Amino acid sequence: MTVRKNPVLVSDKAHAEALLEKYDNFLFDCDGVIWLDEKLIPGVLKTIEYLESKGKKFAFVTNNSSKSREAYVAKFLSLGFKGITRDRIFPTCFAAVQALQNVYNIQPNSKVWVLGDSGIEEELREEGYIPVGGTDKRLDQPFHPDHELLVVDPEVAAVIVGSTKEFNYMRIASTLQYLLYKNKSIPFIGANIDRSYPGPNGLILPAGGSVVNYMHYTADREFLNVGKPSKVFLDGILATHNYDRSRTLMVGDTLYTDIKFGNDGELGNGSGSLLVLTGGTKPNDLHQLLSNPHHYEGGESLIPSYVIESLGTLGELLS
Ligand SMILES: C[C@H](OP(=O)(O)O)C(=O)O
Ligand SMILES: [Mg+2]
Repeated sequence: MTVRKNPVLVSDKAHAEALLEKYDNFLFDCDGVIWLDEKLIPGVLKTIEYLESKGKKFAFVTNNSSKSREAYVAKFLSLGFKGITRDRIFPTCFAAVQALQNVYNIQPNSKVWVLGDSGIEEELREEGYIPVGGTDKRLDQPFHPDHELLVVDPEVAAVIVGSTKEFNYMRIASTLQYLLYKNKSIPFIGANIDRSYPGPNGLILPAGGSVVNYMHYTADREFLNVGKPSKVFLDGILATHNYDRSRTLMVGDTLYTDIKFGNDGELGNGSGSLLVLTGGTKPNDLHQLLSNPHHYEGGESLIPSYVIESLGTLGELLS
């Protein structure tokens, strides 16, 4: 077991320059690091432009499956980012489709039942799969036991569950039919395990992990988590861009997803995780973890290597 030291607080220029010296590649979480829903976190754009001017490489890794890579490109553009191409963006709707191919060997043209927003549907279509369920308007109707979508389509080969703002009884009930079908044998892919995510105005909002876990509970079956902290997800990202693991830093706001992802993935030779305090984790959460890590599932793997006030602070310290 790795014994982790307390995190280094990045609070002056020397600390910030040491980070720059140590890492060539930066993986940025999105909710709570880059933005709070539609609001950019102050200073983030400047920091990323600065890193880019120093020849640093970066990618965005989000457990939020509500948007496809294409839709995230548009979001980055609308927030003032320039030149963010889709190969730099790794949302879990994309990871879920990769799992269909690489883990379950499900062939294109297969139907896949979705409980989630359009991101999953768009990524599925792109790889030739046929999404069913998802944003189908018929699922907006009140529950009725004779509803046509409660009858299982035997051609459905897998179920993907992720973030959605359209969580209603028809969607839960129809998804359950697929999870129970054929003795619970249809693959069940969960886009993430996040309980909540930080929204604007200090709001904490339910995240996709709560949807996935609702289905896990009612169907009484396990799911494959394709999002952070999955090592398969990380290895795929590093391989896509040829990033050297030992020179890569994960920047995130959530201990049990982002920080664990960087730590379990041995980024930066075991010290490749940076926590920002602009999202779901507050200083008191960190103090509690440090005083008794074994009280937490994941224990010391949740302890970040570094902490900084915000990603914007990094740019301020450097410039
Ligand atoms: C919280 C998470 O998004 P991320 O922080 O990974 O961008 C999610 O929305 O489920
Ligand atoms: Mg986050």
